[in-house]
Amino acid sequence: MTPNPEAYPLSTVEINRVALLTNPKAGKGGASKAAEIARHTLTKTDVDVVGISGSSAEASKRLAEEMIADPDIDALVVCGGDGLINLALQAHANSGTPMGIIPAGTGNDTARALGIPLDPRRAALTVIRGFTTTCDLGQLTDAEGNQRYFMTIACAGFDSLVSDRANTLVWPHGKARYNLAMAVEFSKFHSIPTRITLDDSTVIDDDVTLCAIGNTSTYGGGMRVCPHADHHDGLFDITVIHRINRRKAARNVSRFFTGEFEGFPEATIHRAHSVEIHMPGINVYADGDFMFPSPVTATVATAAGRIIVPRP
Ligand SMILES: Nc1ncnc2c1ncn2[C@@H]1O[C@H](COP(=O)(O)OP(=O)(O)OP(=O)(O)O)[C@@H](O)[C@H]1O
Repeated sequence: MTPNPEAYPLSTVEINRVALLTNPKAGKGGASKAAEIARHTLTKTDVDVVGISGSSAEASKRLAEEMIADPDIDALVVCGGDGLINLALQAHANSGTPMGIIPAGTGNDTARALGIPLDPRRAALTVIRGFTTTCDLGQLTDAEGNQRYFMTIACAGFDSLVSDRANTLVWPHGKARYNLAMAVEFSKFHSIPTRITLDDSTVIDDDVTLCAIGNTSTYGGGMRVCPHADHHDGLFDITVIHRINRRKAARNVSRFFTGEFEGFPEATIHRAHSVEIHMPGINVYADGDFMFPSPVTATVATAAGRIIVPRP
């Protein structure tokens, strides 16, 4: 969908000085190389680059806050995966400071959603051109009132059990760790008694395998779990996979990757500006990272993001 320019303003900013925040751990260590290519491309066109990298996730978050507060920085450019973008979003949301992205993670679902080139040189050229779009973000609130923004998809259920499991494994690394966690959790595949409340008062009280709240359409490196989600419409697309037989889930796993599960009686898709999930004992993840234990409320933060993207 083409965004309505009044609700989602477009603009071009002059890029003279950027902060380049790199997560050295992203993309199995490949982010440092991507950052070097981006820095070279930026400096070649006389863009002044302030290179920063935290010693931990928390330190990176603080650096992002400092750079966004600095009036001499034209854009905060993040070089890493969706997790690093999520860290930076906490300072970026509603700040008006443009965010550039050099994709260097394993999944890069934010970059895919925004049409940002996955090649670091081309992504840096996009930053130099300074064309920005505003876009929706998701905002999660837990039972204690703690809040976190997200860009792509917040999920609870089978996928968050797989992430919990992957986080307990010290071996293997990368995608293999995730695949092993998936195999372990699949052997214990079950649905969870859940209550989902939408802002139009619809209540879904059912055994649920998975609930994905999409600001954008994919997670896990292109899995189209919320196939029609649009970050320019002020609404989430919420995919609920109700109780499903393990054999049927295994037979159709490729359809969950391609988004071709519509028409399955076990799958329903809803649209809402705000949604509350109660899934007892289950953690909620977003942008690939742990956010909060359930219950959480997710609300669309309309046009709260301002991202540098290729000119359409
Ligand atoms: N120094 C650091 N700076 C930023 N993040 C860090 C740092 N050390 C560890 N992390 C953690 O690494 C997590 C994953 O990083 P990131 O998403 O950038 O890479 P990835 O996991 O390879 O990519 P993807 O999320 O696309 O799979 C972040 O969410 C963050 O919590």
